[in-house]
Amino acid sequence: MTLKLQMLGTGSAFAKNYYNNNALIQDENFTLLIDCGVTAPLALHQLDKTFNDVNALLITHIHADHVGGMEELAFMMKMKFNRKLPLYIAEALVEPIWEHTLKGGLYQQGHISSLQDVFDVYPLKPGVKTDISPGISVELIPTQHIPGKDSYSLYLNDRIFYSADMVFDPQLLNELVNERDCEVILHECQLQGPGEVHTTLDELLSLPENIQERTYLMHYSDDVEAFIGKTGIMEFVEQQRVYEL
Ligand SMILES: O=c1ccn([C@@H]2O[C@@H]3COP(=O)(O)O[C@H]3[C@H]2O)c(=O)[nH]1
Ligand SMILES: [Zn+2]
Ligand SMILES: [Zn+2]
Repeated sequence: MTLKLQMLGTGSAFAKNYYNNNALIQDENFTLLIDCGVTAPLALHQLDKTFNDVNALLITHIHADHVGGMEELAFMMKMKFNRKLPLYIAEALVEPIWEHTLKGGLYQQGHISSLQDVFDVYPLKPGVKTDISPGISVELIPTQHIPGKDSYSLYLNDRIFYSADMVFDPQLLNELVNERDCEVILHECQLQGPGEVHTTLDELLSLPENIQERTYLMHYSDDVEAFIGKTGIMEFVEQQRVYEL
């Protein structure tokens, strides 16, 4: 079964010409939002959508370009749409996302005192495949990003790899393609400078051709146009465009 992918944004954390790297994944009757950054409410609005058009939220890690829109989402769902959205998130992030990110804005005495008061929380175990809808499954793959910060890339429907922010991991990409029949790789891409906490374009260009041919680049900076034609056989994902995967 094919899935539809529409990126709300394809920008890096500090991009200004592109919205945050957040995605809508759709099967026939279900829309999953992957990450909900600061720009997600406006990016959805630009597509004539609201959070009420989303059936569930899946979070990769706690950085503002991935979770900064969750306070607005939670308030909108509670106050305007009167329902809780299912939230799929690694079990290790359940407590930190409430205590360190959301509690300050969402807490209301007698009304909201936990993550479960505003979301239907589904804690995910890394390495365990979970059905989110009849047509969408996810397995979390822990990947390295910032030392001491848990970050999880996604393996969707046993065939689509969606990188969280991560440092280059060629061994993982090799294993996914050559041993797990991965068909599509949506990978974050830092265009310039040393990777440090991200994967660089130069690193991705060092991958074997059979990996590059299925790799699409996202989470890029505002200078992306200078790199068109310099990505080998890999293509940039365009925000708002609908792709069939
Ligand atoms: O050790 C660090 C920590 C952070 N940063 C920047 O902060 C950003 C946070 O969001 P991001 O993960 O999309 O991208 C990160 C980088 O741009 C960095 O360059 N080095
Ligand atoms: Zn990011
Ligand atoms: Zn990050």
